[in-house]
Amino acid sequence: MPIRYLDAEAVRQAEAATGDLLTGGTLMRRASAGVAAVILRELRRTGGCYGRRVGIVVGAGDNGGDALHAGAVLARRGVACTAVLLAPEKAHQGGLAAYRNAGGRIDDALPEGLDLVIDGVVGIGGRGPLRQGAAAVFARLTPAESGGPLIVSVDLPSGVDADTGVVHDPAVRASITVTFGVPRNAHLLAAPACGRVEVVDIGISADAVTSNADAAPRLSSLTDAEVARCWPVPSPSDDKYSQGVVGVIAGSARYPGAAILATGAAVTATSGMTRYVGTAADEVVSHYPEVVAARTLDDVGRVQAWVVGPGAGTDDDALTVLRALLGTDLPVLVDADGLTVVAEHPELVVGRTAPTLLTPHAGEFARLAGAEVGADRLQAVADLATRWRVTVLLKGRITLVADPTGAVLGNDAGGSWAATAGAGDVLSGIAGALLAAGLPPQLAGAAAARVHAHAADLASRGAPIGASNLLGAVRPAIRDLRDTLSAG
Ligand SMILES: NC(=O)C1=CN([C@@H]2O[C@H](COP(=O)(O)OP(=O)(O)OC[C@H]3O[C@@H](n4cnc5c(N)ncnc54)[C@H](O)[C@@H]3O)[C@@H](O)[C@H]2O)[C@@H](O)CC1
Ligand SMILES: Nc1ncnc2c1ncn2[C@@H]1O[C@H](COP(=O)(O)OP(=O)(O)O)[C@@H](O)[C@H]1O
Ligand SMILES: [K+]
Repeated sequence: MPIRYLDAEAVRQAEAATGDLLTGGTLMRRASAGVAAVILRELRRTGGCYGRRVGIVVGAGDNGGDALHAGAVLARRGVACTAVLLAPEKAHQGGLAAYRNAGGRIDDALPEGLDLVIDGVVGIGGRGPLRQGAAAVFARLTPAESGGPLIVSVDLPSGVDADTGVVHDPAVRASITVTFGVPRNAHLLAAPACGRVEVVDIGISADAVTSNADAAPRLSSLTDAEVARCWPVPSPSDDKYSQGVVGVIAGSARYPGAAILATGAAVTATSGMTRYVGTAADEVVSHYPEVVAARTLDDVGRVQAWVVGPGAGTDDDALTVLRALLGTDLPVLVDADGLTVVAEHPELVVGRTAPTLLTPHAGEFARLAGAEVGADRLQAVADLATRWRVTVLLKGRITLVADPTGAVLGNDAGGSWAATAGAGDVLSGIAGALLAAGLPPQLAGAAAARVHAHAADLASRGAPIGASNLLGAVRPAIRDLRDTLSAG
């Protein structure tokens, strides 16, 4: 099963469905015990618990209650805790009593030399940026990467919107985020602000969420094993045609790079056959002799899916080619220049019944949708996919792939070295090869994004890369993912 993420409203439904567990305070006890357990593990890993110094920043709601209860557990273990109450009169009463009874200190400011700070300012009830009091406390801390305390956020880094993942300014930047039962949208959409996300079981389930399922975009992500399992593998009876032939229309004699990258990625991503059509045929074949190349659509053999657009131009010829391909009942992936043409002629794709995957970056998305992506990327991509009834993959650090029903698969690249010219051409080649192998467009896009991101990571190892380095690491990236199957 893909990992499901919930918005705040759905989290509250899932909590309410537990009845007495919520009203009797059991959920909060479990949640705070989970926060304390993660922190104790972290302190032990870095030298032990006794006498270590922990600061707690406490807001006005239940998020602050979680933090105070967790502080009580830590104080009982001999951790020296100091809490700052941002709104003393509204601080969670039960949490405060437990914390005081355990010997926890309260002060107006955090002391120097802390090992760790708990961010209990706001959770799913938070709106907008950190308010002044909280902002001032966090502004005084040395960042963890410069030797300052580790920051552990309760449920969410405060100042990050639970539903949209918008990172307001200012917001907390967490080293670790401990959440409860089911991850929230922000844990994927704002992954870089959350640090490592630990999900603590408190006895709630996403299955309890029923209403608003159609109103809000539904966000999930694939596990590595799911990506590995869907990757096409030739069977004993397969031949070069039976696995699905992908056709690539990209680049030009003058600009052959996009053609070489997209075609090379298609060659690398799956077994079988890759065809190329266009004026960069000679350059493509000199890089990849296994590609069967033609100069025009009339001369090309059959394919099971098309990739069209990277560096392919936006003139009348490009329009003619797109019209011809999108008029077939074959799966088609449209990228880059192809998207610019489609933005002028949406009728080419809107409501197309054959599998259709559009892969815009933010600028291309704005051209297609007629408006900027804006802060709520999840809603924006789901809106375009449902409006046009096609699958839309919005690129970036967090890739979002929306299907025509508004369900979205997200992928956090885990790093940003892939933000380099030509990386998108590689992505379209991988995803197109998966379409030709018969994967539905949303799965093809999300699985391609996962392998693409891992390839960037493997190629980079902390240093800049070009798109051809990324392409060179696609094969080891697939191998790593497939290895998780035999390891598990
Ligand atoms: N209800 C329950 O039994 C459970 C709740 N849990 C915790 O409760 C949290 C939700 O608690 P609440 O609904 O009380 O909401 P929060 O504690 O997340 O935030 C609401 C409070 O923060 C204030 N606030 C909102 N935006 C702010 C901002 N930008 N700056 C400063 N203050 C701001 C509000 O005025 C309100 O007082 C979850 O995130 C989780 O940590 C967990 O203990 C699990 C169980
Ligand atoms: N900040 C980022 N972090 C991680 N990956 C990114 C980031 N920005 C872009 N990418 C990825 O790099 C690729 C860039 O594609 P694109 O913008 O089409 O570039 P090009 O047209 O030069 O190939 C996409 O796969 C995208 O998801
Ligand atoms: K928080």
